[in-house]
Amino acid sequence: MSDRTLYTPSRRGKVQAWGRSPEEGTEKWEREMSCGQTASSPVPRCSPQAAVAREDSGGSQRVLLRGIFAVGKQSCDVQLTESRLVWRPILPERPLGEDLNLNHQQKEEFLDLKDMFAVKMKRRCCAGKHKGGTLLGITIFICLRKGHNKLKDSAIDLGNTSEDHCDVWFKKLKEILNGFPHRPKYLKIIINPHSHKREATSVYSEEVEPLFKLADIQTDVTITEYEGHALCLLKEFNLQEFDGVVCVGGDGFTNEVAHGLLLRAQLDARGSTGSVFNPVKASLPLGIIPAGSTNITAYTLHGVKHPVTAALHIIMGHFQPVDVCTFSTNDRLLRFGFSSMFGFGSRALALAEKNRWMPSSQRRDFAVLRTLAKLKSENCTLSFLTVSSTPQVSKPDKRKKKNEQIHKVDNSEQWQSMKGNFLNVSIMAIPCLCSMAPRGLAPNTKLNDGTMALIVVRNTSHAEFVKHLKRYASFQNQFDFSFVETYSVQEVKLCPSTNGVCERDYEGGNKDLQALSTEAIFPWNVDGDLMEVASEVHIRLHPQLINLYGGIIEELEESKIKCSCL
Ligand SMILES: Nc1ncnc2c1ncn2[C@@H]1O[C@H](COP(=O)(O)OP(=O)(O)OP(=O)(O)O)[C@@H](O)[C@H]1O
Repeated sequence: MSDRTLYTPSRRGKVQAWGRSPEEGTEKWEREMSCGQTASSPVPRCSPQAAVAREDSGGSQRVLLRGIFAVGKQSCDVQLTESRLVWRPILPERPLGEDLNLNHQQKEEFLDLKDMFAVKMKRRCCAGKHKGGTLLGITIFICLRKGHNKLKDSAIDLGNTSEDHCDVWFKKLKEILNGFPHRPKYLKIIINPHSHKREATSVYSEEVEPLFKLADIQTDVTITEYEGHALCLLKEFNLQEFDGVVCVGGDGFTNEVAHGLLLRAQLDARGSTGSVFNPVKASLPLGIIPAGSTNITAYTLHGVKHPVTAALHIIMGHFQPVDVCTFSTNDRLLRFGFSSMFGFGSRALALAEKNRWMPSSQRRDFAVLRTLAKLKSENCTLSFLTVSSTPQVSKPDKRKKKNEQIHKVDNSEQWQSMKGNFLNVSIMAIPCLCSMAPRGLAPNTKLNDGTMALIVVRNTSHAEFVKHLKRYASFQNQFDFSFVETYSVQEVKLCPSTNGVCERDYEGGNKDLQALSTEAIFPWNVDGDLMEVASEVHIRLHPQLINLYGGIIEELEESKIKCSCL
């Protein structure tokens, strides 16, 4: 309809748009009202009998309620249909001969009810009283897009001082709100108070909790006391009464919570965590509030590191199934995770962990620079099951050594293997977006496309490797190097060699085998968390194993943040 416009708070100055903290906003709003500063202009009254369901003459939408409210400074004819709230200013009748076109300038505005996440009765705050106060109308809280993947909360006031009238509207709006499927009512919140600069607790209490309260979401909050606390909790806690779990922290903590949820699902389904198996899906969706020094999983889900956006996705019940990997060794499950790196990425993490006393950003830069300075390749054997049998090699590498050639192994046609020296091997089930890699560390996979990206960086010069790393921040193809190969895979087995011997290949005596497993422990970077394993690691993809709160994100622009240390 040409004369209808979607409500946006920026276009309508008065219609209240709240600031950072809605809770703070409520208090302020009540205080302002008690001083009589923002009272709506003439507040019309309307009897509840006027509120009847009837067919909208202008469209097919059934009108559920119709009444008069003050919106901004104008009295408006407001209609509630099954999917929208529509309002049009009521204009005084003009004497004949006056410009009739003026009427057309008063456009109808609307908001989609699917964007609404809370409704409250608005009352004038009385000094000393916490409850009650003169009724001013109804406030509807909505979730709006705020450019580049960000969401923000906003509010619209419908002014009317009739208790009966507002009560009818309030109940109907509440009924509509309660009818949205997937919106959580009760959440288990787990906070890592040590994330980044120890701000996870304040991020939750200042930016997230007020929104959950506004949306009438009940919460049960645990602030972890030690590493592994979240895992213990998730293994034993009665999760049945919850609609979802929310973790507040960085990537390492997200991994611990996702792992805990998935482990719990296996325990519930079969009484053990099992070995290599077909895992069952996590029973509850997981929300991730970014508050860590690295927030790649949250960034990949939301396209931005913004706790309010993450909270609003949870409130609105936006979630999607996401692929997960299992990491196992000798048929024993090590953990669940979304992404992993072996080589440069894991060595840098291991060095950063050794220097935990440093502030987190310095620690990361220091570790990257030191690992680059001592750049070293890993000799290992890689076997992988490709999705299509054709490898997506970026360019044929004429310098490839004989023992690095791809050749088919095992009985299956699709299993391939390569042996050689690799600077880094990434195995990622999700694209792993971050501010420094806006297209992702693995743009060749999606959140739930049933494939993992295997990115193999062969041995090359220091300068060429840095060039490859720098490409992640740009829109140039970071894989367009002769020493980089990418594959879409479903399984990977990576066996590091010690003195050229891979444990899997070893057929010697026990003594040497013992030496092999005790002396050489290899670091893995699993979702930013350090995992140390001596033997072959088997990584399998499990499509859509967990639901994560988050929306469909827009493509990001080229990174403006360059890595400070490269
Ligand atoms: N109360 C706690 N005390 C110490 N460590 C904890 C606690 N709760 C969780 N952890 C662990 O802290 C690790 C890092 O947490 P998280 O990922 O939230 O922070 P980060 O700032 O992104 O990471 P990092 O400190 O590694 O840079 C996780 O492995 C998590 O298991």
